[in-house]
Amino acid sequence: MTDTTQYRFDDLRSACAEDWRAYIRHDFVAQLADATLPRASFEHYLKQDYLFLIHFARAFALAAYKSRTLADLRQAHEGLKAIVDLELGLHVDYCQEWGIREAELEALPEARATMAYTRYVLDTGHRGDLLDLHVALAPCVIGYGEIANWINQRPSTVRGADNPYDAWIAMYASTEFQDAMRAEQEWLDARLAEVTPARFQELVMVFRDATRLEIDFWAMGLERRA
Ligand SMILES: Cc1ncc(CO)c(N)n1
Repeated sequence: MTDTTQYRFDDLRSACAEDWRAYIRHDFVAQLADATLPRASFEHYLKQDYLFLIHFARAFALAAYKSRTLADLRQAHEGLKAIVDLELGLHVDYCQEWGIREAELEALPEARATMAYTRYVLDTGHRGDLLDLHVALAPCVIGYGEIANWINQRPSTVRGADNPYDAWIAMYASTEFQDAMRAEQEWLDARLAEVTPARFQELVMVFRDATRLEIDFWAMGLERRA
């Protein structure tokens, strides 16, 4: 029996094209790019994203635990370090610029959309293997890079000091983030090349669920849902 199907990350994205598009081009993103997003919506999003990032770091710790090879262990370790030492630090500083103090972040009640998304990723990782976990994380890592690129190629995007969200866009358009996005895509391409069609369909479900939970995260921010 020969099965020559070789899947790639692009196949996951195409299998969920409608949900993926709704996530990348969400109203929250378009309004952020046009500088019309209400500040209160952005602040609500920023606060919940602090909680998101803490669980995101835990997901990389779970990836370390799930690793079978030194290469995978190192990769999970690098991811965990990047979030704890870099991204969370930047996030706390950035929140400060928006008048949100660290003490307030620590005392935040978690919105249901934050809970749903982060716990879904962790549960998927516990239930499955390292590939399930990475597929559940792909909408975060790859999606935000793609969102920054989409924002930057829109003619109506407001740039520089006229857009209060300019630093946010710059962060996800940065070489560091774009490199992390490419590395994640390469890792997924290599692993997906080896899966069977039945396994690929399972992974499509995980990718679609995670993408839809990212959509809910934007809606939570936009509508300031608790
Ligand atoms: C909800 C969410 N998804 C993805 C990212 C990118 O790390 C983020 N900061 N927050």
